[in-house]
Amino acid sequence: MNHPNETRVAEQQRVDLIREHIEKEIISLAKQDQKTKSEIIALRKTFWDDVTVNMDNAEDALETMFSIRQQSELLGERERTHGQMDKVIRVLERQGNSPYFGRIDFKDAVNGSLQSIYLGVSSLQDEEKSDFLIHDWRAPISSLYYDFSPGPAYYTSPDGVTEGEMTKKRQFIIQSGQIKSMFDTGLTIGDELLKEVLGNEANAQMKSIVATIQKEQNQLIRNESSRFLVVQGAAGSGKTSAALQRAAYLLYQHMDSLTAKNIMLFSPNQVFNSYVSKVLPELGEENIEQTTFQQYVVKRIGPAYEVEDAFTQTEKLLTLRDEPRYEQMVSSIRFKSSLNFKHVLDQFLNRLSRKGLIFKQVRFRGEIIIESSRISAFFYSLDQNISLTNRMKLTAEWLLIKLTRLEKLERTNGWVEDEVELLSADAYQEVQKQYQRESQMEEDGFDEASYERKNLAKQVVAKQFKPLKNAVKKMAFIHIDRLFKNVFRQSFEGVPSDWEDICEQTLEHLNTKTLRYEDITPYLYVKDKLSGTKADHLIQHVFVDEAQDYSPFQFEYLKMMYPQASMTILGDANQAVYAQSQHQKTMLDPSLHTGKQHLLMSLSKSYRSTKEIVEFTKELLQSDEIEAFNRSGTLPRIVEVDQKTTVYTTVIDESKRLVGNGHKSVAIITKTAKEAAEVYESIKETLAVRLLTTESYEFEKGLLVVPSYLSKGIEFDAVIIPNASAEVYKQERDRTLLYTVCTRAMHELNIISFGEMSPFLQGISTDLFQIEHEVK
Ligand SMILES: Nc1ncnc2c1ncn2[C@@H]1O[C@H](COP(=O)(O)OP(=O)(O)OP(=O)(O)O)[C@@H](O)[C@H]1O
Repeated sequence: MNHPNETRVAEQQRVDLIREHIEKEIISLAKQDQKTKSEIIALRKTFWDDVTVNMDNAEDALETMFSIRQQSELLGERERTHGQMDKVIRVLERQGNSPYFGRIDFKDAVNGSLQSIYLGVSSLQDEEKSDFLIHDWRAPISSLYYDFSPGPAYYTSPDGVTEGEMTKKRQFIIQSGQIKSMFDTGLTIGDELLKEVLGNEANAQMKSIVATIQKEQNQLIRNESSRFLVVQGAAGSGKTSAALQRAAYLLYQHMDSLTAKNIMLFSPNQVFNSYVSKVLPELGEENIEQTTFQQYVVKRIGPAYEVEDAFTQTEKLLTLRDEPRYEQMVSSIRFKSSLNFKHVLDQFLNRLSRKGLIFKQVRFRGEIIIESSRISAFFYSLDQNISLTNRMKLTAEWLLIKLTRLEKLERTNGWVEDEVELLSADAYQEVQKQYQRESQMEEDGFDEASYERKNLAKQVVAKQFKPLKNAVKKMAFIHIDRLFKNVFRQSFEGVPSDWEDICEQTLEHLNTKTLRYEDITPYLYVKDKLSGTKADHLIQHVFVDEAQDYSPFQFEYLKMMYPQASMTILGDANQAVYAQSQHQKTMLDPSLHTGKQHLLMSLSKSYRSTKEIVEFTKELLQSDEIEAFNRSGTLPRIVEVDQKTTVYTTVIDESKRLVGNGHKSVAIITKTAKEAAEVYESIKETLAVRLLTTESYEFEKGLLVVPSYLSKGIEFDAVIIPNASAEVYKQERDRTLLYTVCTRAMHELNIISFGEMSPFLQGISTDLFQIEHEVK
C-alpha cells in the first residue's frame, strides 16, 4: 500500500530523531570508552609498580601472589568493560544505519492503551531508560508482528497472555538512515518485501531473515515446549535460516544462563560452516560452536585409525553402482546404521559383562609389570550387578593403586641410580632447596645426601610412571580394537542373513586400521560404553542440520554424548543422498519421535527458488506437499546432446549465457567428485572456473564446479547439471539426489543430458520446462 507523503515524512522524522539519539549515545559511550582505554594503558604500564614482590619466605610469596592477582583482576575488569562498550558502540552504529524494519500498533484489550512498537535487530531505550524506542525482534511483544495480520491478536509473555487488536502493521527498508521503502501489510509479512529479498542475487554467505520471518518459521524459532524439536522441511523452506534465528532467540531468552559456547551446530560440511558464519554476528550474537559429524568423530578416535568420511563412502558407492558387490555393501551400511545393530552391540556388551573382555599387558621399560589376565581376574571378581562401566572405573582405580605401589618399589632399582646421575643441575638445585625448607622444620634435621638421593630417585621414577598412569586414567588398558573386532566373530539375535559376509568384510578393513564411515558410530559406542562416555555436559542445545544424513544409531549416540541438551533437528527426507539414509529410517523419522519430549513440525513452503523451479522439482519428486512462493522466473531448460564432447561445449555455452544474464554465482553440479574433476579439466582452459572439493573451506561468488554432496545446504543464482541422462540418474535412489541438486538454484536451472534424459525428468509435464536438442 502506498503512503501519503505526510505519513512517510513523519516516519522519516522519527528515524531522524532515533539517529540523533543514537549519535548522542555513541558520543557519550565513546568518551567513557576512551577513559577506560586510558585506564587500561596506565594499568598495564604501572602493573609491576603497584605489585609488592617479595619471595623471601612462604608468607611473603603468598602476599605477592595476592597482590598480582588483585592487580590483574582490576585490569581484567577494565578490559571486559572496554570489550562490552566496544560491542554496544558497534550495535549502535548498525542501528544508526537501519534502526528497525517493522512497526505494529497494538491496542490492549484490558486497559485500552494504544502502543506503537518498532521492531529491530536489537532494542533501544530512551534517555530515561523508561521506554523502548525500538523493541528487539525476540521480545515477547514482537511475536505479534510475525504471527498476526491486522485484527484481533495476542502475545504471550512471562506475565501471561495479553489480548488486544493490531491496528497497523508496517514494514520498512531503511538504509543509511533513509527510508527506502515502506508499506502496510496484510495477511502475510510483506509478500512484496519478501519477493524483493528473494529476488536478490545469491550471496557467498547466508543472511539473517528477521525482517521477513514467516508465521510457521516463527513458531519453530520460538518453540520451547519440547526437548526434541524435529522439523521436516522442503528444500529452501528456510530450515537453516530458522535454525540460526532460533539460536539467536534462545541466546536472548536465556541470556543469564546460556552463551554461544553452550550451543552446538552439527552441519553438513566445511563450506557450509563458512556459508552460515555471518548470520549470528549480523544479529549481534557470537557464533555458536560448529562442527561436522566427521570432525567430531575424528577428534574422538584420534590417529589410531584411518577414518573414512561420508563423502568418500558416497563417492565409492556412486561409482560402484553397477558392480555385483554394490548391493551387499549398501545392505551392510544400512544394517550398521540401524538401531538393530545397536541392539547387537548391546548383546555383545552384555556378554562382555560376564566374560570375554580383553585387556592390555601393562609394561614398564619393556617388562610386563601387570599381566592382562590379572586385570581380567580383578574385573570379573567385582559384583556383576555393578554396571560394566562402573566396574571398569573400579578396575582403573585398582590399577592406579597397584602402579603407585610398583612405582615405590622401583625406586631402589639399579637403572634409577644411573638416571639420577644424568639429571640436570637444576633438578639437583631444586631438591637442595626443598631439603633446606623441610630440614628447617625438623628439629633433628636429616641426612642431606640420603634425602637428595631418595628424592631424585622418586623424581626419576615418577616421570617414567606418569605416562602409564595417564594411560590408565584414559582407560587405554582396555583392548578396544581387539574387542571391536570380536563383534564380527560372533553371532547374535537379529542379524541379517548376510551377517557372515558383513563380518568378513568388516574384519578385512579393521585389520588394515581403517574405520569405514558406517563403523565409526558403532566403534565409538562400544568404546564409550566400556570406558565411560565422554559426555559433554557444557552443551545445552544441539542443532542438527541436514538431519536426513544421520542414522537412528547416530541419533542415539548424539543423545548419549549430550545428555543435558535439548535438540533442534532439521532436515528433508527427500534430500537423503547418503547410502545409510536413502529409503531408510533416518534421525528425522517420526517413529523415533513419539514421546512427550518430542514435537514434530513441518515447513512446506519453498522460498529459495522461483515458482517455475519449484513446480519442476516438485514433479521430479512426485510430491504434492511442496508449495512454491510466488516469485516468477524463466522455465528450467533441458538441453539434450548426442555426443560426449558436446556436453562440455554446452556446459561452456550455458555458463557464458548465465553469467551474461547477470548471475554472480553459477554452479555446475555433478553427481560425483570424479565427474566434477572431469568437467573442471575440460572447461578450465576456456572459463574462469573453480573446483570445490572436500578440502575446500569456503566458496566465493563466480563459476564453480561442485560435486552433489558438497552443494548440500547451499544455494546459487543459477545451476547447471552437466549430465542428467538416464545413464547417470537411473535408479530410484537417484531421484532424491537429482532433486537435491536441482533445488540449489534460486533463479535459473539448466540441465544437460547426454543421450536419453533421466526417467525422473521424463516424468515431468512438458509445460514445466523448455527443451532443446543440440545436434552437432
Ligand atoms: N522468511 C524468509 N525471509 C527471507 N528469506 C527467506 C525466508 N525463509 C527462507 N528464506 C531464504 O530462502 C533460502 C533458503 O533458505 P534455507 O537455506 O534456510 O532453507 P533450507 O530449508 O535449509 O534449504 P535446504 O534444505 O534446501 O538446504 C535462503 O536464501 C533464505 O535466506
